[in-house]
Amino acid sequence: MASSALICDTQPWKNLKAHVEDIKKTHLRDLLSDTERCKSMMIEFDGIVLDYSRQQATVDTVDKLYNLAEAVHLKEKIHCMFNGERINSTENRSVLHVALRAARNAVINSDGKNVVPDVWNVLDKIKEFSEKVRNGSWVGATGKPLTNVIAIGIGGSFLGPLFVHNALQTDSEASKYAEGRQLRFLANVDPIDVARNTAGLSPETTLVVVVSKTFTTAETMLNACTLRAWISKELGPSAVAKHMVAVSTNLMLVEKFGIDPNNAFAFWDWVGGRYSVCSAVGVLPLSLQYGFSVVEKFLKGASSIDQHFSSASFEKNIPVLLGLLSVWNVSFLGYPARAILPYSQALEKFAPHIQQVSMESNGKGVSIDGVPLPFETGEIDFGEPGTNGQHSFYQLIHQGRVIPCDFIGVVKSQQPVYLEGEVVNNHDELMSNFFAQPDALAYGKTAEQLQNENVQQHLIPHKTFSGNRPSLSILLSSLDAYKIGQLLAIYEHRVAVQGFIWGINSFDQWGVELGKSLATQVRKQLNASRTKGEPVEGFNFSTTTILTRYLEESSDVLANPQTLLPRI
Ligand SMILES: O=P(O)(O)OC[C@H]1O[C@H](O)[C@H](O)[C@@H](O)[C@@H]1O
Repeated sequence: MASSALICDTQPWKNLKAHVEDIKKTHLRDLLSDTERCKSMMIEFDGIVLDYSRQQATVDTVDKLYNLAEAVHLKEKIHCMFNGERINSTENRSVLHVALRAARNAVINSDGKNVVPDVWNVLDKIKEFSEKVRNGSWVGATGKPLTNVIAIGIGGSFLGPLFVHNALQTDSEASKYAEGRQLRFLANVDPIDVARNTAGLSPETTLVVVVSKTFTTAETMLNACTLRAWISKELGPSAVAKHMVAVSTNLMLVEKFGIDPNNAFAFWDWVGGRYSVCSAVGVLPLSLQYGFSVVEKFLKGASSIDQHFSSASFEKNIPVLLGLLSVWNVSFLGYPARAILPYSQALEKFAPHIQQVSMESNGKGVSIDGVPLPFETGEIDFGEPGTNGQHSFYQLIHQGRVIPCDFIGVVKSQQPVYLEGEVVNNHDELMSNFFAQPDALAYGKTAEQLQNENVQQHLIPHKTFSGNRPSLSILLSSLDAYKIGQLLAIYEHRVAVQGFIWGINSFDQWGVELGKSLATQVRKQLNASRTKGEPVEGFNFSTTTILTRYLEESSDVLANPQTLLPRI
């Protein structure tokens, strides 16, 4: 396939389009009765089982998807990514988040330079710094140990670290290392988020980590200024040096902000924001909370999947299969959404993180060469841990729209509990649902079954489940730092596979720019109206009216703020 050709013009794509009719004729109920088929749709790697037998797919479908992968030279594309080629062409950057978790002796080149030693220099620096903070040899301005960390950052500089922190919180090993420490995340520019994240903390015992790839993101910079003022109000401006550190690719701006570059932890432009949790973005706050050794295990887990992804054949390759199946669901079966449903409360923030990784990567309208796409890319990702979601939005998934689901389960709970006298423990209870839901979706319940159960006639339509609703199940042997790293990398690479197949650039995000520049215009107007009383001008009727009302009604609140921080 020539680089500028669209995937939808290839024969493998057309073959899959033609194949849809065949698949729609077969109910999942029948597909699941074919044991040989099901056997071939269950693969395993390093403590992770993937069962995709509840996809609306046959062995033939999967073969056709492999042909699609061949048509886009998927193997070569993966190879180019791992070899530091500038596959993010609109930003002229390589995409090397895999280098962030490579072994110390690995060689991964970007522009002819091995980047792994730079990665490990920063990791070593994080290890040293986090140990000093944790063992009390780095103390605050008044000599007190810094037991609390507030990580300021948004988007990719927030969601990944938050997910991993949440997942580690109840891991028995990681939580031991976190005793007596707190890690909080300040993302939103909303002053409420500042209030909530500083509540109960004293600047004396708090270390603030400003995390921003660009060090220009408006929300993060304002929050950084606010917390700098919070520290300096109580401890004086000189305390900032002991209480604020930074993670960024832009060390010049870090210094300009007033943070000593020695206390800055670098990463590089070949790390996309949403792919940055394995850089200092995640490694620093997480090492401060759990110690570097725990975070190293997380990196090793991600690296195990990197090796699997780059070397396993497509038939055994978990991220490749997941990516191909998502393309099948979106582009051929026409399902626009995907639910991510971990049956583990520790994975509470997994769906929000993957939502960004996936939707910011693959929600694109043109090919990598700028050609408008005649098909949709990306999907609407959302999710909640089971069983909570079952009592919320599953109704729609069972009887309303068809939404392919990812069920993620864990064999060994992080926190097993057993009620005396009960045979089924609490984790078994949770997992009963993990096993039941995919079958409920696949098989449904027919009117005939309901009649046999003597259900009242008028209720039969309401109690009928059409079934034939696709899902896949991922079973993890446990949920420790290593497994969390694996899970992260599986989803990162799945998203890349989808982008490679669709022929888009999954590594840029121009779609977030327009709103940002319009906000600048509004900010200017607010400033002019508040300081010089200038009327609202240059906006449409709707914005002018509502903005004017906002200015009028907020003037008294702003005249008497709850907290006034010094400008420093
Ligand atoms: O890390 P930063 O430069 O502060 O960027 C934070 C976030 O903001 C941007 O708008 C992008 O949409 C995200 O991909 C990015 O992660």
